[in-house]
Amino acid sequence: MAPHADDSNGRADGYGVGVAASAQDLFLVNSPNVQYTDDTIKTKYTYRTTEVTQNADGKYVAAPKETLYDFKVDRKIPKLGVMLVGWGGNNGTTVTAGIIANRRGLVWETKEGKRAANYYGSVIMGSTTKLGTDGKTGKEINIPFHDLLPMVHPNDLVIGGWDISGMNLADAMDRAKVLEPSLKSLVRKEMASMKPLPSIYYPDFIAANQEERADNVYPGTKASWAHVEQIRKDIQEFKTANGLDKVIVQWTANTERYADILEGVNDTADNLIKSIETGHEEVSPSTVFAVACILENAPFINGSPQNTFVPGAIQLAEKHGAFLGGDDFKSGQTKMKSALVDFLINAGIKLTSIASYNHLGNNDGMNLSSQKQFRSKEISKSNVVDDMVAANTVLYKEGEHPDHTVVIKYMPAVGDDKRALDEYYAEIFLGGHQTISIFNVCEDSLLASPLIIDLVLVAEMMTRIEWKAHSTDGVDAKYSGFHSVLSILSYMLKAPLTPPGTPVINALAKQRAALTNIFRACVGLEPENDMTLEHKLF
Ligand SMILES: NC(=O)c1ccc[n+]([C@@H]2O[C@H](COP(=O)([O-])OP(=O)(O)OC[C@H]3O[C@@H](n4cnc5c(N)ncnc54)[C@H](O)[C@@H]3O)[C@@H](O)[C@H]2O)c1
Ligand SMILES: O=P([O-])([O-])O[C@@H]1[C@@H](O)[C@H](O)[C@@H](O)[C@H](O)[C@@H]1O
Repeated sequence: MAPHADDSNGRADGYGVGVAASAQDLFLVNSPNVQYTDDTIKTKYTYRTTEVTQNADGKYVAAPKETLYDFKVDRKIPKLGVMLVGWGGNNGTTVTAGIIANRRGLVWETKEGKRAANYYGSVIMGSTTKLGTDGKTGKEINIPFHDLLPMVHPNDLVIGGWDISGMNLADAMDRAKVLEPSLKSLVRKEMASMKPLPSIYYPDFIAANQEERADNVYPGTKASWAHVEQIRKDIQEFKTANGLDKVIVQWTANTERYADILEGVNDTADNLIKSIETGHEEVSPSTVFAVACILENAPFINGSPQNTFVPGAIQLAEKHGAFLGGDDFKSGQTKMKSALVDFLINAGIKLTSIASYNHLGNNDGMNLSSQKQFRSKEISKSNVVDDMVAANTVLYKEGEHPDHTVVIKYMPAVGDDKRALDEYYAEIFLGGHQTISIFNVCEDSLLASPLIIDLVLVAEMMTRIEWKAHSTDGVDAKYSGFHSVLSILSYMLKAPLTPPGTPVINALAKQRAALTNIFRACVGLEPENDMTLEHKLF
């Protein structure tokens, strides 16, 4: 740890002006509510909200509410491993090549000239966040999002994983047809040395057209406890072999059909375990992976739309204090939708119809050409507007919502360069209409790969953040982690998983604000509110 100045004015509790900070920190917070030590950042945080009640006349009564929390951040950046389920797929090979290219600072030729490795499309590595305003000039000071908290750098990630296809990562990268040959040639040798572990394959859960690639599978075509134990062993061995402190597992394998939620089968943790032990047909490979990760205390993130996290899986995670995140990377068409619909509805424009077409020609598209797998995707792509519509009772009556259709067509010719065609149709002033038509060529894997990185970095950061209610009576409560379901990951996901009974927020701006302001709270900073009164009241 770099030497640091510690001028905390010798306060007994260590909180105070001018604090110990390490050279790695881009900034330090000068506050009586923030304490830096070599290992932790501790903050006393006042969470300010507005509580609304209704009086006898039915009138809303809004009252400011303050809740005091203590946050503690572990500053020690771990050696982190990422294990991808579906490692040999388009996303898996692309994100692996991307991290190698960034780690080695690669530059390669393209028809438009030289290109250098970057992390564009990653909110953590490619965007900035407002720290505050310059005390003298009033100028906004923005810092790289990655510097808000002591986060892992993606260049340091150790990558591994599983695939039902045994192809090495170099050949799988060729099969994916995502990257320029000039870049592939620079990473080929390293990628060729990478081979996915065998995986569990239950044919009924993914399209039959995937069978031909399933040459790297563990025995058994339905759930078994041996599968759970095998996956746990794989994680343990990966961790030991690479000298890792932690492992995060992410599903970027094919979209599965939905599993039926059945009482006595997957409705509780105990029933789910029993169902796996007895080989129940309704337990999917992704749920088996989730159970193994929960028991191994490896955060598990679902990048696909299926309902991996059946109630029993969530209950098991809560029981073990393990972290889950999902569902379905929000990469192109839906990310645009969650921003555009937020803008239109919050501008008082009455959206009445959304038509979303997808033409894609990659293996994902081939899997989604099967109705049951498409249905999983249709659900995650369709529900993304619900919260924004429900919040605007001026435009929409109870239960009223825009027509919304989602079509996905497998068009092999376009490969990974998915075409997203959208039409937004809205009512405007005095019976007018607005029609917005978008043609969006999304290079699917180049848009999804940075999200895989963001999900890993944020999920890992959350394993180093603890909280407790601030005690005012001297009785010190114990620190604990955030709820097992990491809804803070919502910005990267189409169908955000939230703790049972809590609301789902899909509006992109709100999701980013939640991520930003929770991280700000962990270093004792107020939420960003953009009021800039300092520029209005003078
Ligand atoms: N923009 C995007 O690419 C994007 C956005 C959102 C969601 N997704 C989802 O991410 C997933 C991966 O997308 P992709 O384009 O990489 O697909 P892909 O088909 O190229 O890769 C999926 C990989 O998973 C493997 N696989 C299937 N079942 C498996 C199992 N049980 N265990 C281990 N491996 C298994 C397949 O062999 C394949 O290599 C899909 O479910 C897709 O819907 C992708
Ligand atoms: O671009 P987006 O809507 O976020 O998400 C994509 C879909 O449009 C596409 O149909 C599907 O193949 C990809 O897996 C991804 O889900």
